[in-house]
Amino acid sequence: MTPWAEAREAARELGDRLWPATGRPVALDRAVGAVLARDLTALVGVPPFDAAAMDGYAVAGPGPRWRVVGRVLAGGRAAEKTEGVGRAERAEAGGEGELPGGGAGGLSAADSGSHPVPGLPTSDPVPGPMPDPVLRPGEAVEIATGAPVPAGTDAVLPYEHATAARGEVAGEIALGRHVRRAGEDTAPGATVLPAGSAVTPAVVGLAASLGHDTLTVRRPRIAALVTGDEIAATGRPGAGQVRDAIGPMLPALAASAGAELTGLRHIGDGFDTMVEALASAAGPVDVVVVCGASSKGPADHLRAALARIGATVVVDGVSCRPGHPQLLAHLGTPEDPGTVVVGLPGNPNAALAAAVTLLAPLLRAMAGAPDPDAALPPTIRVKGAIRPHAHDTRLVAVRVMGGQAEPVGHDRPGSLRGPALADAYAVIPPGWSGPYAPLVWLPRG
Ligand SMILES: Nc1nc2c(c(=O)[nH]1)N[C@H]1C(S)=C(S)[C@@H](COP(=O)(O)OP(=O)(O)OC[C@H]3O[C@@H](n4cnc5c(N)ncnc54)[C@H](O)[C@@H]3O)O[C@H]1N2
Ligand code: MOO
Repeated sequence: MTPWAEAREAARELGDRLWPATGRPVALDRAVGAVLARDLTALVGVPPFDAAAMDGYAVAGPGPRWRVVGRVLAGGRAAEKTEGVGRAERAEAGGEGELPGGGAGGLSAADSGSHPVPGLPTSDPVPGPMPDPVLRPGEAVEIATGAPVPAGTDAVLPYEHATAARGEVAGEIALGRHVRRAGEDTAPGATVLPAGSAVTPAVVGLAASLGHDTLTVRRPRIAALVTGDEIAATGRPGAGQVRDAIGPMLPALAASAGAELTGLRHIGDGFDTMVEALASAAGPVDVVVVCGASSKGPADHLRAALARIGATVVVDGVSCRPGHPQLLAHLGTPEDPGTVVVGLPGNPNAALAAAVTLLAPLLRAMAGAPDPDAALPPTIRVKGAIRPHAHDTRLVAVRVMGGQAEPVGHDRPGSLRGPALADAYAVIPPGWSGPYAPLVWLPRG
């Protein structure tokens, strides 16, 4: 029997050794909350091309007047100017007036003399990337924020600072102003976040802007075997049957520790069944959770089956109540531990206690997930009388209110009623005389 705190430490230590195996690509919308297994690098630069930062005119040459020769929309849609010189002329009351800088005037919108930029289409807007137009000194194209600026662009003149009329636009520019240069925020190939970073919504958005569809995150995969001839998977249990109360907890228990339950199988009692189920579950996952069969009864084959398949048992029972028959083993070598097996006792509250003791610390270490208990004070006052166990740590379901913990009762090994009412387990060491004890939060999902 391993002491409770030591057992948790052993689980964490094993998880730390195993995490490199847990990196896997996950779709962006499922990656939030996980931790990056690899550095995040830019598949494309940001911006990916030279782009306008303002709606207005891309201009070539110092100005202060330019001939408007076309229009470019975001996405590279290029449109020949078909009416007037664009929005500035329509928006500005003075659009009909003389252009600053001694505008020539005289040209009507219809005969503005605009000519196609080389490569720019001359008919209606066409979809697709802009076919590499070049702006010559003295020319301008009307441009939308985010649209690729033509080669030769010296600046973008925002509508607000432009006066446009008769096919021309005028204004003051500073060289390079309002043009976002390709890669000026992030160069292609740059590392933008190190492995170990938490994936937040902003990280997911950033990854998308860098061209990623998936992120490689630390997300251990778990398969569960729920054992027992008497266990009913659904509905009201029949005579002599017990409804499975552990399987339904496992997806959330896994997720709250940064892992994913990928399969759950109900199996009957039987040594051969256990050996076959362990061997076939282990292949594709990082962790196999076995519920029940952990004790000393005639149908409790977990330890014998592990011995048969050559597993190494790391924690063989934990001196805590409930949950003492729980177990931690692995199927590989000390250098390469391979798939881990966690045995949760069949009594549901014992299974939950074991999940908090061995499973969650193991998974959090594998997933790089934070320990929710880290923010707790070292101990908290426990109200009421609790009888300590003679030699085991007791895990007592408590509600936490006003900085104190109050036992909720109903927390026998076979009952989840207490934990369902509770926020945490108070960790009561053998020989405890109160009133202060550490807490461990119950997973909340
Ligand atoms: N001679 C001894 N007997 C037992 C000991 C012991 O030290 N010596 N320990 C007891 C403790 S403590 C626990 S906890 C249980 C652990 O038993 P197992 O892990 O072998 O589980 P089972 O025997 O299959 O079942 C025990 C109990 O739990 C019910 N059960 C099982 N699975 C589920 C499930 N998925 N959902 C709901 N209930 C479940 C099962 O019907 C039994 O009532 O061993 C004690 N015995
Ligand atoms: O300790 Mo068992 O694990 O209490 O029901």
